Amino acid sequence: MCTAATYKTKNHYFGRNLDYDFSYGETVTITPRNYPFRFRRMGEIPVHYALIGMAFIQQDYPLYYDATNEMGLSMAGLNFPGNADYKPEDPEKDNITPFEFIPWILGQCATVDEAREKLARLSLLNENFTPQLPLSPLHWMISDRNESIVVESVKDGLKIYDNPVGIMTNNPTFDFHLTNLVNYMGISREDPKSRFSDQIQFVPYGRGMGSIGLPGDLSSASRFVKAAFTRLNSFSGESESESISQFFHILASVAQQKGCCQTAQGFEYTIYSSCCNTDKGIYYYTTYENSQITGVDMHREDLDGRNLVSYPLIEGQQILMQN
Ligand SMILES: C[C@H](CCC(=O)NCCS(=O)(=O)O)[C@H]1CC[C@H]2[C@@H]3CC[C@@H]4C[C@H](O)CC[C@]4(C)[C@H]3C[C@H](O)[C@]12C
Repeated sequence: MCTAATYKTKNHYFGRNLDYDFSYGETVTITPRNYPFRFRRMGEIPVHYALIGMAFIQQDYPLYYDATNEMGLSMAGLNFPGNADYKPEDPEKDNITPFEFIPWILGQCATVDEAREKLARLSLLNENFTPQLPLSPLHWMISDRNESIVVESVKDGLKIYDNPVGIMTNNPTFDFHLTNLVNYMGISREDPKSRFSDQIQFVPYGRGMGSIGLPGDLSSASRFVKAAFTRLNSFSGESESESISQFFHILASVAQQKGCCQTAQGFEYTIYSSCCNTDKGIYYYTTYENSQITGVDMHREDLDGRNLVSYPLIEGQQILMQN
């Protein structure tokens, strides 16, 4: 399970929880402008926007899970098993494999509108990275500082949804989550006003009762609702510290603690949480065992370089002893 989110104060922020039962050994990865992006069917793009994000590097290729480019356009891939359907080569379309999708869009587009133009010609090609690394069933959120969309390649073709909520999780398809949200329209940040019946008087006995009914379970549908409520009601100062604190609290509202969700291989847990200041190109993260926020600033690297820059995650608690 995963959850992605956007947030805006003075700056714009984009990030996600990566929930899974094992880690591939991903690192914070910067792709500079002159690293040649080679596409399976679309040739080479020798010069492009620089990217920062979380990636698993294989054969000197950045397999991005989520990333932001130097123009502030961001994208995250989330699990979409059973619904993701990738296509054979289509001679009429730009054929891009799912693992090339983030480089293709973020390498060339500055805004969601520009991404929409690319998407109109796009087909997600059913071709593995290697036999050992087959395609993952994913769907994606793409955001700039003004809007978000969701891209789903399903049996029926490529679907693009506007995402007015700024949140994304996993299955089922995105339209379900928007409809499901309506079931929770009675929930409020304010004290509830009883509409139960005019024959009985109710007085709230404590705070937070306006949000009774907000789901707290770990399912994808419930995480969508919980994160949407938290994000849409979020209130914070404009400073970097207040903004990223609030962002990590939004993600924490749907984080997964080891032990609560069993899988075939172990337990699903929040491997990392990320928050990118998309205006400044700073990628912040925490890991399951490192609650200290660590940051990597793309502009401190040579963005005109040719080689990937990779920062291994700092894991394990960084405890500040006060005495
Ligand atoms: C597992 C993660 C999704 C977590 C999630 O949503 N868990 C919910 C489970 S559930 O839905 O609740 O059951 C996803 C998110 C991004 C993915 C990588 C994207 C690049 C690359 C693409 C290649 O093609 C295959 C390997 C590759 C490294 C991918 C591995 C893996 O697939 C990653 C990490």
